[in-house]
Amino acid sequence: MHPSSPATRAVTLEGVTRTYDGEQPVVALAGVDIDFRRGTFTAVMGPSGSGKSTLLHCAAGLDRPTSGRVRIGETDLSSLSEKDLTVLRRARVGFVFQAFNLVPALTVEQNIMLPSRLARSAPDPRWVAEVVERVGLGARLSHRPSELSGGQQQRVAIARALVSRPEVIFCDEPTGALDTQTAAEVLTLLRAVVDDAGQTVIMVTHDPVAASYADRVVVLADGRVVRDMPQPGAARIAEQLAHLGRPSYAVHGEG
Ligand SMILES: Nc1ncnc2c1ncn2[C@@H]1O[C@H](COP(=O)(O)OP(=O)(O)OP(=O)(O)O)[C@@H](O)[C@H]1O
Repeated sequence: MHPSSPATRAVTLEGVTRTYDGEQPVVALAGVDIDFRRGTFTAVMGPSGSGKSTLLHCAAGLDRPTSGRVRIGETDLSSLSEKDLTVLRRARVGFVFQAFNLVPALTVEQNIMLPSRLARSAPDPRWVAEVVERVGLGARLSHRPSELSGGQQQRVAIARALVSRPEVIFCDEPTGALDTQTAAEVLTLLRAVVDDAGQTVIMVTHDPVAASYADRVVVLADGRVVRDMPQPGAARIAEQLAHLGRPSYAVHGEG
């Protein structure tokens, strides 16, 4: 990877540690230095407990590091109050989770528009129409989430994340609840929002096939980055993860 200039960095972590106090203190992140360039799709992988979710939460301003610095664009998150952090998350960051996190009582359209309503912003209607078109939900706008398939619900969540034109979209196991075919559709959509809309996507996943849609695969172990691979392909990802002592990462359906 070429070092990126500040202007091209969507997210930067410098010396980020996160420890949890308690009877047995846990070091979830043990000094992570990494940056994510604008317009790229990165998969974050690693064994259970290696710090993936903690990394995502610190990078997205959902959690504060114990030490070190996180920047979204040029903004140092440690300089922000809780209130300003909330404003930043609403305006500049999008989230897609395994469980979709849609509001059951709201229609598809209302769910998509909810973050803008909370941020009291009015997105350009042409952009909203384009997002709806891009995720293929034009005919479903008045439906409730319970009337949609899992893949359609995840597409609503992606549209909801896109509508405020966030600088970066964080995804935590976005295909974890989907079958293989539906997962492929959702990953193709994420790939397209990076390629066509220049979005930045950072996705935690356990699945080497999902990670193979990314431009870059970063592997964590014990709170540190232990691999950083450009476009490795599912077989190489599975091989590298197996080296970390997790043979259960075998890629199904690949020779
Ligand atoms: N609130 C907490 N209190 C104490 N320890 C925590 C807390 N949250 C996470 N941890 C610990 O921090 C470490 C990293 O957790 P994290 O959830 O980031 O891992 P992960 O790689 O996302 O795991 P998984 O793949 O199982 O979701 C783990 O050892 C976990 O037990």
